[in-house]
Parts: sequence; structure tokens; C-alpha cells
Amino acid sequence: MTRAAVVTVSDRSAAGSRTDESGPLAVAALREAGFDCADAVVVPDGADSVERALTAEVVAGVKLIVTTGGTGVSPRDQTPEGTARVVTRHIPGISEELRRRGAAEKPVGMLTRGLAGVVDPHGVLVVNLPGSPGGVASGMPVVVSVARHVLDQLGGSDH
Ligand SMILES: Nc1ncnc2c1ncn2[C@@H]1O[C@H](COP(=O)(O)OP(=O)(O)OP(=O)(O)O)[C@@H](O)[C@H]1O
Ligand SMILES: Nc1nc2c(c(=O)[nH]1)N[C@H]1C(S)=C(S)[C@@H](COP(=O)(O)O)O[C@H]1N2
Repeated sequence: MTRAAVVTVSDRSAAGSRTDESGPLAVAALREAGFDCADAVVVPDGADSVERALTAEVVAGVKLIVTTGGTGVSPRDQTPEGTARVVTRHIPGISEELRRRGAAEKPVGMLTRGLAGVVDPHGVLVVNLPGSPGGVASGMPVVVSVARHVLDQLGGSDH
């Protein structure tokens, strides 16, 4: 089975002051789609924090990484900046579709600055989702609909 991972980026969840609902939603969607996915890793906001978490998953051999949170416009929201340090080629179309669906639900849906891209030469796909459970619920079908094709093209899927 292809390995996937979920990284929840949230100061409050990392501090234990709010239960992470979004990470488990993403994990459930990945398992439902047939990926071997561990429980979500929860890290605080910040580019360094995100870079570290993504790098650890890549080194561990995970092929699909979904992040949730930290994509907005508050100064602590640095998930795209941390992700940009790890991905080597961007796939803007995935993020465009996520924003299109989010904005169709409500205007603030356009505020997510999330990125998607691949990590060469490791054959890994990384997708940033918004932090809200609603953002994860509407974003995961997009991720699942294209992930296999991307991983097949990278030669990284063992399906
Ligand atoms: N991991 C999560 N689980 C459940 N709800 C979340 C999670 N992350 C964000 N939310 C909710 O999504 C909405 C938008 O969140 P926002 O991006 O502002 O994150 P936040 O609340 O600032 O997170 P934090 O302060 O922990 O970094 C809020 O209603 C917030 O409560
Ligand atoms: N589908 C969807 N997209 C969404 C949202 C949502 O609830 N549903 N929330 C928006 C909001 S309010 C913000 S601020 C941005 C970034 O959220 P984040 O900082 O939690 O990642 O995602 C946006 N995208």
C-alpha cells in the first residue's frame, strides 16, 4: 500500500487547547481511498515547523502528504512558505481547484494561500489544505481524485 501522512498545522491544537478535528478527517479520507496512513502529526504554525515535519515524512518514505491549517493571511500562517522550501515543482492546478471550490462555498474560501507540488527525486506529492474541518471535507475529494495519477507519473506509487 502507498504510504500517506497528514500534518495538522495549528498553534492551538499543538498546545493542546483545541482538539484537532481536521487532521483525523483527512486521515479517514486517505484510508478510505486505500492509502496506508498513520494518525495525523500535529505541529505548531511556522515555516520552520512545517519544513521540518514535511522533511521527516519524505525521509520516512511517505509518498503523499496532506497538510491542514496555516494557509490563511494571519502572520502566523506560514504553511505555504514552509512547503515551498520542500517542494521542487509546483502543481498550481490542484490549489486552484481547491480555492475554486472553497470560494464557491463562501467568499473567504479564496483566502487560503495553500500550495501543492512534488518533491523530486523522492516521488512525493504534497498538498496544503485549509485548517477548518469544512475546508478538509471539500478538499480531500480533490486530492484523492488526482493523487494516484500524480504518483504513477512520478514512479513512486507501488500500486
Ligand atoms: N485542526 C483543527 N481542528 C478543528 N478546527 C480547526 C482546526 N484548525 C482550524 N480550525 C478552525 O478553522 C477555522 C479557521 O481556522 P484558522 O485558520 O484561523 O486557524 P486557527 O484557529 O487560527 O488555528 P490556530 O490558532 O490553532 O493556528 C476556525 O474556526 C478554527 O477553529
Ligand atoms: N472549502 C473551504 N475553504 C476554506 C475555508 C472553508 O471553511 N472551507 N476557510 C477559509 C478561511 S476562513 C481561511 S482564513 C483560509 C485559510 O485557513 P487556514 O489558515 O486555517 O489554513 O482558508 C479558507 N478556505
